[in-house]
Amino acid sequence: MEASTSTPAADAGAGPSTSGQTAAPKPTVILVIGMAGSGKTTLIQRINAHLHATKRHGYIINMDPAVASLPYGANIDIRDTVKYKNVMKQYNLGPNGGILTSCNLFATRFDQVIQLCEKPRDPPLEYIVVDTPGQIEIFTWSASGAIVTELFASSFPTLVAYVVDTPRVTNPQTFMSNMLQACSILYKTKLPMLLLFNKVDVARHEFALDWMKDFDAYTAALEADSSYAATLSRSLALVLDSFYANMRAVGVSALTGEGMEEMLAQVGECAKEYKEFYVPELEKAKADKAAKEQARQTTEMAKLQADMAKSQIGGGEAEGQGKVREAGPAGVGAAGARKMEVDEDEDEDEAEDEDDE
Ligand SMILES: Nc1nc2c(ncn2[C@@H]2O[C@H](COP(=O)(O)OP(=O)(O)OP(=O)(O)O)[C@@H](O)[C@H]2O)c(=O)[nH]1
Repeated sequence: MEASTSTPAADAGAGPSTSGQTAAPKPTVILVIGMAGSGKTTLIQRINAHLHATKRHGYIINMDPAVASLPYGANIDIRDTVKYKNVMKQYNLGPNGGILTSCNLFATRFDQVIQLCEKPRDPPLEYIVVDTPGQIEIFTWSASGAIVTELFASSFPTLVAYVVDTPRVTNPQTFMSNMLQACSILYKTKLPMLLLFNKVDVARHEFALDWMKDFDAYTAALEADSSYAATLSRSLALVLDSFYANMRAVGVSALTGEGMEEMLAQVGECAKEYKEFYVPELEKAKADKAAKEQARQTTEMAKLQADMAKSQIGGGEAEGQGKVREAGPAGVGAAGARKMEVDEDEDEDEAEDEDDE
């Protein structure tokens, strides 16, 4: 299929430049997150191939330091910056500690990654796709994951694509643990989320959509199971009702390429949602931070004045304390003002010399 180069996702990030001209649309960042083996890396390979085939411009970043080989050519690869095995040896860490520390080390340089992503290109990038470590918690519940997510989200329209291994979640309890994971990531990042039910070539995903829409359908699937875990899953399904309500979900197959266009259309919708909801939140957070800083400065100043009043320094003008004056007349710099002072002093000296004579 031939696709136009302007997509909803790309348009969502467009904005006026400081020069008044319309700036190039910003690419949409897709953070691909999912449990180990859900098919993240294979899916990114498929997305990459699909973008090439449809003449869209993508940029791929690998954030998994422990992956042995990649089936796609990454534009930025964490393994070029941090050698995970060396980190393990150097800090005497196990595999997970090694991955976590490597991600943390990489996060300290992430401003450089953002700069590379922001570099103007012709034609401009439309998508930045980010592969994350297989151990989901290493990215989602670590300092580095938070830094990377926030840096992306404050620079580009960003969404989380949560990959689900569809054949594995046909078990209602496994489904529940996946949904809880996705839900916690949604509330932590507050970014738009897209559920990608992968491997639909093996098991169709419609049952999962049913479970999300219909509580009775989900409880019916659990009916035969009277274990404590099943009872818990039933109760949790009620709690997740509001999570399911506005969730976007697409069935895809990294193997056959099914669902790629629908996925990109939903990515576009997520980018719009980012603009509509996340950007105002971001602006509000910035304004709150500035207001807090202003309040802190005011309190500090009041405290300083109170301390000075207590020690009777602030009552009148202290010796050597004068009014704050602007240096020199307009157009005369500090050096000029200094020169004027020197000249005046010289004049005074000359007058004194004359008096002496
Ligand atoms: N049938 C089928 N197999 C798939 C699909 N996507 C991935 N796989 C297989 O699932 C296995 C895991 O895929 P990966 O892409 O390595 O999964 P991952 O989530 O990146 O794995 P980690 O990095 O270990 O978390 C591989 O054997 C893939 O070939 C799919 O759409 N259909």
